[in-house]
Amino acid sequence: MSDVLLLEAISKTYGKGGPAPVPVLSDLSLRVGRGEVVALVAPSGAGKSTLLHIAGLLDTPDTGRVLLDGQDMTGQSDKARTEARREALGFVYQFHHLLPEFSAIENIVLPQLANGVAGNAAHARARDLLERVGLSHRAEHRPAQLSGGEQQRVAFCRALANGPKLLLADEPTGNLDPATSDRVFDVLMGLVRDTGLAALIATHNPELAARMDRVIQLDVRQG
Ligand SMILES: Nc1ncnc2c1ncn2[C@@H]1O[C@H](COP(=O)(O)OP(=O)(O)OP(=O)(O)O)[C@@H](O)[C@H]1O
Repeated sequence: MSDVLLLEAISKTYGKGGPAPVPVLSDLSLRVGRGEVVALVAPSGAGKSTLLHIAGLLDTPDTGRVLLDGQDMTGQSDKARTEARREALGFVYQFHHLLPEFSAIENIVLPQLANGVAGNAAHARARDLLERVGLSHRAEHRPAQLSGGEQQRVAFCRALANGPKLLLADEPTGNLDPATSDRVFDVLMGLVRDTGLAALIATHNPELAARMDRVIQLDVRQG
C-alpha cells in the first residue's frame, strides 16, 4: 500500500530557545496508506492539533519530514504548500465552520470554484455529495436552518468537494450527542470508503476509534 501521508521523525517544541519551551512532539513517525482510515487518539494537550496542523501543512515541524502522496513537503515555499493543501487535503473540524450566509450547496460549490472547477460541474458534484449523505432535500438551506448533525454532514461534503487524497478530521462528531455522533460518523465512514481516500481522524471516543483500520495513540510529554 502506498503512503498518502508519511510523517518521518517529527519533532516540535513551542517557544524553542525562549524561557519556557513546550516540547510537544518528539521523533514521531506515522503513515496513512491509500484507502486507510487511521484514528488519532490523544489526551488533551498531547499534541493532536499540532500533529494535524503539521500533517495539514498549516505548520512546520522543527525537524523531520512530511511527505504527501510521495512528495516531500519539507522546505517547500508557502505557495507550494497552499497549493498542495488546496489540491490534496480536505479538513473537517469539530465545529463545522460553514459560511453562514450561504446555502448548504453553495458551501460545497464555493471551494470548487476557487479551485477552477466550472459552475455546472461544481453544482453537479455538490448535489451528488449531498445525496450521498442524505441531504438532497436540504440543499438550499443555510447552516442556521440545519441541525448540528446535518451541518456536520454538509461539512464532510465540503471537505470532499475537491476530491482530496487525504482527509484530516479533528473530532468531526465531537459536538454531537452520542446517538447523532454515531450516525454521522457512519456517514463519514461511508463517504471515505466510497471515495477510497485516506483519512486521519482525531477522536476522544474509543468506540469510534475502534471502528477505524488502525489506532495511533499520542501520549502527553512530561517536561
Ligand atoms: N503556540 C503555542 N505556544 C506554546 N505552547 C503551545 C502553543 N500551541 C500549543 N501549545 C502547547 O502544546 C501542547 C499541545 O497542544 P495541542 O493544541 O497540539 O494539544 P491537543 O492535543 O490538540 O489538545 P486538545 O485536545 O486539548 O485540543 C499543549 O500543552 C499546549 O499548551
